[in-house]
Amino acid sequence: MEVYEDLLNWARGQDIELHGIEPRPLSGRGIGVVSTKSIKENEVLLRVPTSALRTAKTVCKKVSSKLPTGSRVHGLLAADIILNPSPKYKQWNAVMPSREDVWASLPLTWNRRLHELLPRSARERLRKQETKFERDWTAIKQAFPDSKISRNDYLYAWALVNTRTFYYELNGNSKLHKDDRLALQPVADLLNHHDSEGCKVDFESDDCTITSTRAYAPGDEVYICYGNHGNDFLLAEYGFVLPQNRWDEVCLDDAILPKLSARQKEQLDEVGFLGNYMLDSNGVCYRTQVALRLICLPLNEWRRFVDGEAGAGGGDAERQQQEEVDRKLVHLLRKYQDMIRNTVERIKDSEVGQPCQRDLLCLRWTQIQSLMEKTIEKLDV
Ligand SMILES: C[S@@+](CC[C@H](N)C(=O)[O-])C[C@H]1O[C@@H](n2cnc3c(N)ncnc32)[C@H](O)[C@@H]1O
Repeated sequence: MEVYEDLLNWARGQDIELHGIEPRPLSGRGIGVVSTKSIKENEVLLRVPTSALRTAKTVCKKVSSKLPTGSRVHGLLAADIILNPSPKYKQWNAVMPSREDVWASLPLTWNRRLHELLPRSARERLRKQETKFERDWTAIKQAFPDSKISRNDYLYAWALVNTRTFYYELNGNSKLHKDDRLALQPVADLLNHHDSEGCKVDFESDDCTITSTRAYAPGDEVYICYGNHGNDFLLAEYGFVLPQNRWDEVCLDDAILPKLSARQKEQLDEVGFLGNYMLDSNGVCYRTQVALRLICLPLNEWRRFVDGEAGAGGGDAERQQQEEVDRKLVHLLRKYQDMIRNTVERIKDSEVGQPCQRDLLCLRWTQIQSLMEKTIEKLDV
């Protein structure tokens, strides 16, 4: 297709090298990168010179000079995209997802009534994003009071930066705030995410290289890994979930916190174990074990567990306590599953937002249900 050819011609002009890969539209994933030949492990597939990156340093002076000193690079890059539509980036911009695509998938752009129907971890991430976005948008309005840029124009650019920047660590930028070591990277920003078979990404002072970590047959999709993220994170930050995700986890706070008295919450807070109760494919985390023990064991037994003394006596007593804790967990998970079923019904009955947004929400809740079901089966109490 013409846009891809234009992008590749433009990329060559920027000294970007592609070896045995090309961008291609892929069902349900926008554009992705596929191999055009057999590739072996440890081959450099893409080289992007540092000069082709968009960073805080490349933001047009007319834009950056008006924004407060100390503005974060995320806000600056978004401002540059929307306020400095330089022809320099025409071919790159032409392959960015459309506003409709971004609006369909990214919760930050959804109707707020749908936000309430997100799982807790995704909702909490979203709150943080909203705070950052509002801070950046306020700065733009103040710096460019006469600009015709609307909130949604800026939100679109901000969302592109959110979903497409690379985090990079170099000697030259080690003094920068962690949030400012971000760069937009042409062609590399077309690589989709995989939880376990991503290519190696290396930033050096001259370039960034993407190297295969396994063999590929022609036509295989080539991925990178955006990080060890669960699906709530991916949903909130990138607008998609993986069908299988080894890093997936569920926050059980909505199942456990309501079962704690005010006094029990204080006690957990005193020892640093209030909230953030997580479940993954290996079971519940230690924090959850602590909270469940407070609910179902005598206080002195709970204290022994928190102080690391439980187990000294060993044997049957320990096993019985663990069984009691597991029974409690299964009971709470079942109750939480009922709540989830209600949430899914509410989403299905709702006409808020777009059908694809509601489908994505339902899919996520279904994944959570199945992770909990597997845990219940494993506990077998
Ligand atoms: C860095 S871009 C990757 C290129 C993107 N697919 C495009 O069309 O430009 C990140 C976005 O790609 C999509 N994406 C990445 N990995 C995905 C995956 N495994 N499944 C579905 N969508 C994915 C999400 O929309 C995400 O916000």
